[in-house]
Amino acid sequence: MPDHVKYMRGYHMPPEPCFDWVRKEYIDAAPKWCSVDLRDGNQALVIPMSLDEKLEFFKKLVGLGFKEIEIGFPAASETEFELARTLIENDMIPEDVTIQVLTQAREHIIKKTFDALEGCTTPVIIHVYNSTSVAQREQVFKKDKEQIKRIAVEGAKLLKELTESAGRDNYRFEYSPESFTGTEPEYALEVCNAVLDVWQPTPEHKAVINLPATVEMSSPHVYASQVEYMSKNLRYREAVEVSLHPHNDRGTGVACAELGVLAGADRVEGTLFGNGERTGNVDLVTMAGNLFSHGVDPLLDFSDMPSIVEMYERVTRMEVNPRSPYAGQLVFAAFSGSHQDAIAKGLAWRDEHDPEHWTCPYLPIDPADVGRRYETDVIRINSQSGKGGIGYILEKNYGYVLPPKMREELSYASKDVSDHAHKELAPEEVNAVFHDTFVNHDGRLQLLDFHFAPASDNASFKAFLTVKLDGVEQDAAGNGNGRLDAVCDALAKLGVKARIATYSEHALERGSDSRAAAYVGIDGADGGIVWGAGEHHDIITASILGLISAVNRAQA
Ligand SMILES: CC(=O)SCCNC(=O)CCNC(=O)[C@H](O)C(C)(C)COP(=O)(O)OP(=O)(O)OC[C@H]1O[C@@H](n2cnc3c(N)ncnc32)[C@H](O)[C@@H]1OP(=O)(O)O
Ligand SMILES: CC(C)C(=O)C(=O)O
Ligand SMILES: [Mg+2]
Repeated sequence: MPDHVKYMRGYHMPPEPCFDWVRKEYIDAAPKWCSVDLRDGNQALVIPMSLDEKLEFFKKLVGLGFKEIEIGFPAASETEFELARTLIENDMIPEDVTIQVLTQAREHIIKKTFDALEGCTTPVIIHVYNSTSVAQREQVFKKDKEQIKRIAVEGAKLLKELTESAGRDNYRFEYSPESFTGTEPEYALEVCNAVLDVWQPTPEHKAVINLPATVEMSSPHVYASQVEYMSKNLRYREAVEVSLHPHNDRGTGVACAELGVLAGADRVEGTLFGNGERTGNVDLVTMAGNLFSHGVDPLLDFSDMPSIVEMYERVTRMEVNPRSPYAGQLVFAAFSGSHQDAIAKGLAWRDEHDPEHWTCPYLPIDPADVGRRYETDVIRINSQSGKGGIGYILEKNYGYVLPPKMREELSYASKDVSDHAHKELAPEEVNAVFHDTFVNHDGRLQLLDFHFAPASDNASFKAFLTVKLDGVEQDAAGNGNGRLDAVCDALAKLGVKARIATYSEHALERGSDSRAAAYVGIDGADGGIVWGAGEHHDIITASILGLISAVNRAQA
């Protein structure tokens, strides 16, 4: 019997059709975000974060703009408890930031949680949970539906009593029917409504009902329907924030969160880069980036992604995947020729036609908006690259504006180097290939000296050259309409034939001491063009050196 037959779909559809979310095309405003990095993310680490690491992470989250941060499970360990105490005793919680703490619905755990919060004057969400799924009821708790509901209700009552007896109006409550995605929606609704009946939330003092995909068990549209059902049928709806807490077991955590928001959720709990149990929690960097890329303010600041990645990797000892949306090392990189060509043209088109908007092919957002650099992060060169990319790299890094046909030839030369060395070429290596192949190229002919004089008609030039040809120093003179024509004529007197097919030049830097580059194409024996480039402070010298490079390459 094949192995797959032991698996079954373990989710439950709502008892009524809940597909209104299908008609909503996009999310038009950011949900409330709650970071659970310091709790759900932390509980999934091989080595949970130390107090100092958690404090650094907390400060970073505040800096990124998170207004709700689950700081931990204070009853779990001394470090978790100490984090709450340190933040509270050192007044480290900004007034507009709500800390959240997680507790099981067990008396001693709840009491310990309240101890951890002693003296906190800033807003707090106390988050209580118990499992409600069929599997957990049967296998773990061995309790029926009523008994499981009682755990939730007793926990909710204790939260309310302890809060009231301590006179804490800065505390709000959150309830999670843990393993919601394996729970019959109508039963999850019954439990949540029973908890809300205890708390009696008001629009001024809202409760949070969090709907965790503790284990992601279905395609995202099923989760969206479950969320819509809850959102439509919860009591006190005006006084409830419906929150999502997707995990990523099927790799669709972000899709669940996005469809869940379309289905009526107000809030999303998740982590940076999707750290969390097993395959992780929903990745808030991706979800916020997706909003941003649609022109919606995500209300989170990811403008310095490299520093966020650096901190995250250091304190969690996890790695951000190079393909992680908006953040990975390679997510803006284009190696392949046609992509590079389109990006280079798209960027130029934007500069000229519509600098206000971002429509560049292949780049869903402007890499600069997340602190990435075009010069190093976007166009990258290997054996898959083409002339557009090569041209871009040389222009942006070194100022060379090669004629298109010359770019093409350089791209084949670079491809070859990359292919044989089996590696990426850094911009300086591309520059080296350019110089080795085309610039001031040695060969049979070497320029030793030159000067020009006007011809007798005053409309053309006379060139006087001293060159070394095959190791022998020789002088030659020639006439031409332009200086380079006159040089060609002089070379012809020495038996070196060169007919200029194309020529361009430009300054490489501004200022009086600037260098210039000249690109010279001469007719090749096979009917094609042979290219050479010259580089010198003096533009005429650069041009002659370019011509001599081309001649040497043609005769090599
Ligand atoms: C999906 C999630 O991420 S949920 C959060 C998970 N995170 C964590 O568990 C990390 C922190 N947890 C811990 O450090 C520990 O579990 C503690 C300190 C909270 C509790 O420790 P212990 O009491 O030793 O162990 P444990 O958590 O295994 O307790 C299991 C018991 O609590 C019950 N229980 C578990 N969760 C809950 C809950 N949410 N509400 C009520 N009872 C619960 C179990 O049924 C079991 O009962 P039993 O003793 O009658 O068999
Ligand atoms: C505690 C709950 C919300 C949780 O982390 C989960 O169900 O994944
Ligand atoms: Mg979780």
